[in-house]
Amino acid sequence: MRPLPEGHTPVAAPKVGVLIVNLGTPDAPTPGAVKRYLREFLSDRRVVEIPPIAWQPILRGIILNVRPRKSAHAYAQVWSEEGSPLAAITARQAEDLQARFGDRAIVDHAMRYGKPAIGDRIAALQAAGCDRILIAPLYPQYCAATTATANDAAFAVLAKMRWQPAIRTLPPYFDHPAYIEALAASVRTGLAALHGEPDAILASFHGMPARTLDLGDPYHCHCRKTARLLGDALGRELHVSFQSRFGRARWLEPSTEATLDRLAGDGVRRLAVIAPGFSADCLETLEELAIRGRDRFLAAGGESFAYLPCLNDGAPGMAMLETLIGDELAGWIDRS
Ligand SMILES: C=CC1=C(C)c2cc3[nH]c(cc4nc(cc5[nH]c(cc1n2)c(C)c5CCC(=O)O)C(CCC(=O)O)=C4C)c(C)c3C=C
Ligand SMILES: [Fe+2]
Ligand SMILES: [Fe+2]
Repeated sequence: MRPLPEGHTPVAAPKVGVLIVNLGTPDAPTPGAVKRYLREFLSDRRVVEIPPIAWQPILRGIILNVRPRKSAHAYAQVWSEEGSPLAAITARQAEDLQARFGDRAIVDHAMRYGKPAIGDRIAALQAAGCDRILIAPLYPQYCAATTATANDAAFAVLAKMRWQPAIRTLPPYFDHPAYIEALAASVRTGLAALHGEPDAILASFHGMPARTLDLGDPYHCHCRKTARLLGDALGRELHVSFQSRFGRARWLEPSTEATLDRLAGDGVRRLAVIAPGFSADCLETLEELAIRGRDRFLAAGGESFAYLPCLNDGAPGMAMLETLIGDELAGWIDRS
């Protein structure tokens, strides 16, 4: 290498970190662990937009005394030897990405609520020498209650640093061709494994309070656009619904429960259900859709119900994340 002019010291090559972030999950399928998780999650003002003076008494006085037992029972039904499915799959996604990026980036994972904490993992990336970090919330559809709060948590950590790393955040990818194609490939594989074509496919997205749409959150539009593009790619219309209703406020319509009843009532006998808004299978897909959704559809007159898994750490989804993250690291890493 050509010697540097006098007075200049060589600068170490920049190290790039990638932190994939998902929602978080309890440490154990027990009422105590679920209570700790729900206390943190449901105290987030991005999630419940009621002033704390009104909300905290309801949360602490009612919800945290009733819900943990019920939710722990639900978690117990999907818990695996590796722990919570969401935690296990997110860890595997980070490992797979690390193998794909090799020594061009250090890939880690964190959870918005619980562990591994975003602050701890940013500190670990810095300790490993990363002075450029991509925060990648794995939510295809932007929502203030998910994407924004994950970024907020990262920025809150940075706000306390004297020497910050440079930061980029992964934009939502609800209409990215690589995402739509990965979903289409994974749905085609799922359908091919069934005995015969389903009469209908339902795309169930996590719900949100309806007022967030009026307030300008693009989540609803992002979900509808993903479903339209995926339907185009598959060459068939998808039904769309919103699941996981929480609380008494009006939520996005139509609800998944009502849609399962309606489809069965309209004569759909064989149904396939997908959850394109979840980058990893979790309580909401494995228990709410694959167990309770199935029971509901069959009770309403349906004959067969197939839940097709999320992209998880399968090849189509991981190749898609490699593309999206690689594009976002432009100028930071060598892509040749
Ligand atoms: C994928 C996007 C998600 C949005 C949008 C979202 C909004 C949202 N969620 C709640 C309340 C709960 N969600 C719960 C679980 C849960 N939610 C998401 C994703 C989104 N949530 C995931 C991936 C999970 C599963 C976590 C896991 O451990 O597997 C729960 C906890 C479970 C339960 O007790 O039912 C609650 C509560 C609100 C209020 C909200 C928006 C305002
Ligand atoms: Fe949720
Ligand atoms: Fe749920």
